[in-house]
Amino acid sequence: MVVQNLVKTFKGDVKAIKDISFEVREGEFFAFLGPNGAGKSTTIQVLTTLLNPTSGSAVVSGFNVQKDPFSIRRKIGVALQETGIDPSLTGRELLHLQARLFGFSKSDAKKRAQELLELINLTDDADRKVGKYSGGMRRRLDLSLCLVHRPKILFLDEPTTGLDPYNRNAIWDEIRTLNRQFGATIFLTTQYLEEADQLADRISIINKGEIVASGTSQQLKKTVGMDVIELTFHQREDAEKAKDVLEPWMKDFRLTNEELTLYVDNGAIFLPEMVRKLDGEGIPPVSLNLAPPTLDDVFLRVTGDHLEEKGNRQEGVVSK
Ligand SMILES: Nc1ncnc2c1ncn2[C@@H]1O[C@H](COP(=O)(O)OP(=O)(O)OP(=O)(O)O)[C@@H](O)[C@H]1O
Repeated sequence: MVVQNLVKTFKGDVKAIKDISFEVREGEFFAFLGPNGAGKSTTIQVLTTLLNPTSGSAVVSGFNVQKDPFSIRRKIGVALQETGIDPSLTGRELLHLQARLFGFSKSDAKKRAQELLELINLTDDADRKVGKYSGGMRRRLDLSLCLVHRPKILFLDEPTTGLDPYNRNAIWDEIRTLNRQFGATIFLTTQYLEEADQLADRISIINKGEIVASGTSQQLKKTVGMDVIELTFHQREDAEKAKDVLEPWMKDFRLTNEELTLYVDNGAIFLPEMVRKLDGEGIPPVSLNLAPPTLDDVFLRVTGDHLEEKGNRQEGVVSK
């Protein structure tokens, strides 16, 4: 997949994608990470030939999205956020129907539906109406529907948004299997840091229509170039006081209720001195952790904002 200087502007001059370029290699697990409205779905819709770009080019599996959309459609599987699934059909019926639409004979369609039901662990519920499925079952079915014709490239638009941790993990397992065992190239969009971190070989972070950072999770975290110290106090007042006391040493901070996160150079060297200072002030922390940077720290550094919302947070860059 090769995307070059892609731009998509909607009516009313809404610039959903502003000149993005990236490549995804065959067999790679690639994640597009970004907050709501960043331009992730728009990018997927262009790559899957559902939307024409305003300018720039995108090539998928060797075919240009505008010149040869039908060749691309035969090669890809797509699970979008909004699907038009008929709730009055059963999971098995939908898979069967999808297989028939892809030209499978009746008996092959039946066989393929059964294989996929087994793959996504839906055999017990295969003959229930989809309208009665839970959110997690529905997402698993969405995933299986895009696999019917054995595509080698999968586009998954926020496949786990809104799911509980159990169902999220189940979907992660399925997607991992498709990538590792079947060698499928995966283009996944997500708002969840952990999802991109756990699954993807490579990540591009998108914000307000622009790619602001790209690389492996490790490479991205290295760009933060600072250590992160996480402190928890008995109460917020203590955390606020600690922030004031430690201000001369830190570069950035984040304060959420009774938790204080500090960004410092050479955390291991600073740590003993910090503990002595806090003790001296009568505000010893309840817990203390020297952590490597997270993708949220990466996002914070490149955009000045957090990717995942946390309530009641106070933060700032210490000006020096
Ligand atoms: N059909 C459309 N017409 C006008 N504006 C649109 C249209 N589709 C998307 N947008 C706008 O383009 C921007 C990017 O939207 P997009 O859906 O691509 O973001 P996203 O990263 O997928 O967000 P989410 O996580 O909420 O799905 C947003 O400002 C959105 O309001």
